[in-house]
Amino acid sequence: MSITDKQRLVIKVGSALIAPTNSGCSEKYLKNIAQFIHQCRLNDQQVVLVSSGSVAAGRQWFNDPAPSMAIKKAMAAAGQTSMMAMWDRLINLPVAQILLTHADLCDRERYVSIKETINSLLDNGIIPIVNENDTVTSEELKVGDNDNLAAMTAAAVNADAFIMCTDVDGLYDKNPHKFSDATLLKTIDTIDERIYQMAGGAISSTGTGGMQTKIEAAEKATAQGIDTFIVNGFEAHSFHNLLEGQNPGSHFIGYETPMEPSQHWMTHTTKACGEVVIDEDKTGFTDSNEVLTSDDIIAVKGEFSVGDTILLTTDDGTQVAKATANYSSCLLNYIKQEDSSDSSSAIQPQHHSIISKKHLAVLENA
Ligand SMILES: Nc1ncnc2c1ncn2[C@@H]1O[C@H](COP(=O)(O)OP(=O)(O)O)[C@@H](O)[C@H]1O
Ligand SMILES: N[C@@H](CCC(=O)OP(=O)(O)O)C(=O)O
Repeated sequence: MSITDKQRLVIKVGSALIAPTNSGCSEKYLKNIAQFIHQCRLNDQQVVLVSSGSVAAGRQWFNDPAPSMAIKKAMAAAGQTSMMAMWDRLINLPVAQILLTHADLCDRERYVSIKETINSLLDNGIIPIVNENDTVTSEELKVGDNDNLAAMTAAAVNADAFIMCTDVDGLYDKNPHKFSDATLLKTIDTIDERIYQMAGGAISSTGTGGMQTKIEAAEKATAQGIDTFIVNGFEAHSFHNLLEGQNPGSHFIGYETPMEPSQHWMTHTTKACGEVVIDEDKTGFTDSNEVLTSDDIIAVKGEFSVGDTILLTTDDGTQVAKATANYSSCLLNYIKQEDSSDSSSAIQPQHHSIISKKHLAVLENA
């Protein structure tokens, strides 16, 4: 399976390629990637770039060997502009900056807006350059690593191929930086526990997540039918091989029957803010016209608002589905405590569905 016949590509570039010395922004490896992007555009392919490296690029201006989270945010703010300036100069095509948080991607309205903006940029020959908005994110609001952020972006824009450029040739059966006998896996058609066990974390101080987050990202992208590659961004031949239709690293084959996009968004992008434990006898509601009402609730856990994603579970902990809440946790708790015969409340979800079925995602372990 080659990338040459793919219309829309998402390319993710890791920090080590932007800052090979751990600090500042270097064009050394970015030149090859910029040329590759340029060539893809000449071949009439559309490209979205997801670039890490703002923290590493900004580190040069801070005399701080062990930066706190607050200082890292400041590094990201300072480094983002020099990283963007570098791409702007090297790609030599119009570029646009898109900074996202997980909260943006989890909100359906903002998600659709992000999709539309990226589509408009691509339609006008502009290269969107995406990064996490590290300066404004907190633990709860961030994706935390650009591999998963890039996979969510690839799903949002319906990419045909997703390429993660990193500092090793691809996924090995064990970390090649620790084991000299590690073997490269060229093609992966199923991502299972065995694959996750091979993947370790990052060793370098610039990288986030290591292979672990790359496998998570590959799982997300392939579930939407997107062919995914991990390639060595240090090597010019990786990009020559890709342009010749070859696989220079590891290729994760996209699902033949991809998930429907809105179900994919609910499953792989949104984060559940709370949990509603429902009656075991009601789990069949997912494939029927039946609605879930407050009578079916056993417990409400966590705090959520109308429109937030919630997890539906049964008493034994089985995850049934992810869905959009039609009522807040506060109201559901209140209703649950009230005698169901007491109809004093103006809004009573006894007869109305407590969740919206529009973006409902049935979970596999149900
Ligand atoms: N099984 C494995 N195969 C390849 N690399 C691995 C594996 N397990 C852990 N790694 C580590 O993952 C690193 C790449 O991830 P990371 O440092 O986060 O890069 P990036 O900045 O490109 O996201 C490699 O340098 C390697 O140390
Ligand atoms: N958003 C951060 C990068 C986070 C990240 O995932 O880094 P990496 O593992 O190098 O892709 C930054 O711009 O520094």
